[in-house]
Amino acid sequence: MAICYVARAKINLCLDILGRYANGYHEIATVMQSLALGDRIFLEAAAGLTLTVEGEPVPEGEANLVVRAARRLAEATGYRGGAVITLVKRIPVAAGLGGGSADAAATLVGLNELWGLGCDTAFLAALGAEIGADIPFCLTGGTALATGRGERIRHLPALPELGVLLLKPPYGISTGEAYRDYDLLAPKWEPVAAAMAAAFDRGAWREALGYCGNAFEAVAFRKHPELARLKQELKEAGALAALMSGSGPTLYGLFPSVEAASRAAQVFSGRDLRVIVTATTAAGLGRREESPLDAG
Ligand SMILES: C[C@@](CO)(OP(=O)(O)O)[C@H](O)COP(=O)(O)OP(=O)(O)OC[C@H]1O[C@@H](n2ccc(N)nc2=O)[C@H](O)[C@@H]1O
Ligand SMILES: Nc1ncnc2c1ncn2[C@@H]1O[C@H](COP(=O)(O)OP(=O)(O)O)[C@@H](O)[C@H]1O
Repeated sequence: MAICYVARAKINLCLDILGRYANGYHEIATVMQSLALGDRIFLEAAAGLTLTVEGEPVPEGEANLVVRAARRLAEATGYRGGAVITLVKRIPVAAGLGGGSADAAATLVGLNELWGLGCDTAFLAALGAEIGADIPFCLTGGTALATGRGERIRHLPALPELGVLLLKPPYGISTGEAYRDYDLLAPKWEPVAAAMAAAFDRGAWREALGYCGNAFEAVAFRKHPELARLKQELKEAGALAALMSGSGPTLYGLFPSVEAASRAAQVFSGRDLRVIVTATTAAGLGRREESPLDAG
């Protein structure tokens, strides 16, 4: 019997780039928010480790973050068994939605349960951070301020459920390349994350959304001017806030309800875009009673 986890996508409600560490990584401050949209990961105990991917095309072998997370967990704990893993990939790839990090986090939590390892979240977060800076956030999800390389997490009072309209252009952006392009362009940036987090702390989420801003937008909008136009169209379609997520290129609009987001989605139909309607959620990594056949 396989166990199933939902690995949720994230958006960045704001993202400051504050500096650069000696190892080349960047110091950031970002408020991350989990979405209902998620991949499904099915795990079953086995002697060796195998991964099958359905849905969005991602590498199936050692390059997959699921396999990297599984190998690292086995190595760190000395566990000798394996697992048969099926990844049902729904989150667009290289989109700024953190799908690979979510899958890695779900793998760590799922295998910890399946293999009966008893590792705590802090241990899994430290392992995860070795693989990707966003993985510690994905272990718990919800609404959180992430600092350092993005691996230091402070949970914030949850954003209420809002409708989310995602617009994903027909190309991806590599995260590493986006940070390199940022260094070359070095746009002027006024940090917003601390103010946004303080507003969340006061329970003033509407005020918090007034601080939406992303340091990567200047870089991405210069390379892809149509992204700036799409952001403007999201605002004209009634979004409470519109922004690019992470290193891009996905743009999102936040709407008062899923119904309002669905209505706004009609404006963007028939174009060379992936249009996805989803919602913000306070739920973190979700354990589901589901078989691979249910996942669609
Ligand atoms: C930009 C953000 C915002 O949430 O997300 P995405 O847009 O990728 O979803 C994150 O910082 C992405 O974190 P993550 O996707 O885990 O990045 P990693 O795998 O750790 O790093 C990929 C590459 O990005 C660069 N990198 C990443 C994080 C960071 N704080 N500084 C960096 O310079 C490094 O060159 C690294 O080799
Ligand atoms: N399980 C996975 N899901 C998505 N991408 C993966 C996965 N494993 C490895 N990758 C690779 O990681 C890169 C970034 O993926 P992703 O996490 O979707 O980006 P982003 O953080 O920008 O949303 C892609 O080039 C992809 O090939």
